[in-house]
Amino acid sequence: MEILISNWSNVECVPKKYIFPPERRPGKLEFPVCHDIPLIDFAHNHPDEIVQQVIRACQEFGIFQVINHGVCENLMYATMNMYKEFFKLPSEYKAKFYSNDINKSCRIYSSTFAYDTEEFHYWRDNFTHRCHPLEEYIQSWPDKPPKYREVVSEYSRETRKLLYKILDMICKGLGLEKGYFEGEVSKTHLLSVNHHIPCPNPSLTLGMPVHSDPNLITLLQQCDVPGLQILKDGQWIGVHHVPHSLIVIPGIQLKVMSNDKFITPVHRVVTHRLEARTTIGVFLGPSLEFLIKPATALVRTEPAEFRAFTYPEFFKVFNGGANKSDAQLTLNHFRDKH
Ligand SMILES: O=C(O)CCC(=O)C(=O)O
Ligand SMILES: [Fe+2]
Repeated sequence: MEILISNWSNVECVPKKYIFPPERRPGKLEFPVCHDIPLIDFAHNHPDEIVQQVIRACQEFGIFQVINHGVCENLMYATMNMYKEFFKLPSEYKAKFYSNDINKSCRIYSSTFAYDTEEFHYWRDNFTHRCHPLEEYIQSWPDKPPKYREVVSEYSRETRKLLYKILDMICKGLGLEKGYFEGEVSKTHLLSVNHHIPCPNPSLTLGMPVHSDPNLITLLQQCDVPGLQILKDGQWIGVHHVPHSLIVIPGIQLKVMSNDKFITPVHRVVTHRLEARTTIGVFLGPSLEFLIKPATALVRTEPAEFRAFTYPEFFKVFNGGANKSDAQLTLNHFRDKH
């Protein structure tokens, strides 16, 4: 069978390989939608108040949405359309980018990078590429749909600017020097797009594994088809879509650098019976050499909750057998036992 689900047509039932065992299925289709997820307006509040709202959200919810964030609505719309069109391109064109090698700077794959060995497949295609420095990577990007490189480079620049603005708010709120999260700690800049075709029975399968983001910080643009859920107080709840908003998710490394003050939310994606769903994620993460540890300014006055480690060291534990991408289990491994 075709690996990429975006090449499938007339899907009438969920193929066996996509049917999860009962205990891992989403089961019921109606999930409570949470309207308590902090919604922060970046334009109509005092800057100090916005910083407080961001810090509170990172500490209490670990996920928040921003509006009036400065990324132009037309650009968001154009980029989303670009990706909807990209996934509709002929299979021969997309095949040029197919790879399960995570070191490849531009690639499309389906389910997870472990497609060949995994027991069950997730109902998604993913297209990921590196974005910074732009001159280094732009040639590896697709040249279709027309204007792809033009639109997506503008989008990467604008969303990157916003992420650094948020990181500087976090610096201010935590009492770290401005620019603390610039350089090696956020050197890896990826754009990662999920695409799910309509699924005949969403109760049987998942669009993305249960996970916490392993990077520093994530920005997510949703479309109007729901699917993202976070685990809150032991319950899965749907994240409602606010038009023109962007979602911010603190990654595991930000939790470590905040010396365990922040929450990195556990989340997953469920599929939709009638409509295709596309989301655009922008991920900043450390370089392979950077030593990740609680911020120096924080551990002058309080004990460090984690020992220092590199990103490759982290992934060895995170992807290791029993941990199954579980942030808590992985972090226990690096936790300093005072
Ligand atoms: O597609 C979504 O809504 C979530 C994506 C996500 O969690 C991720 O790419 O890490
Ligand atoms: Fe995620």
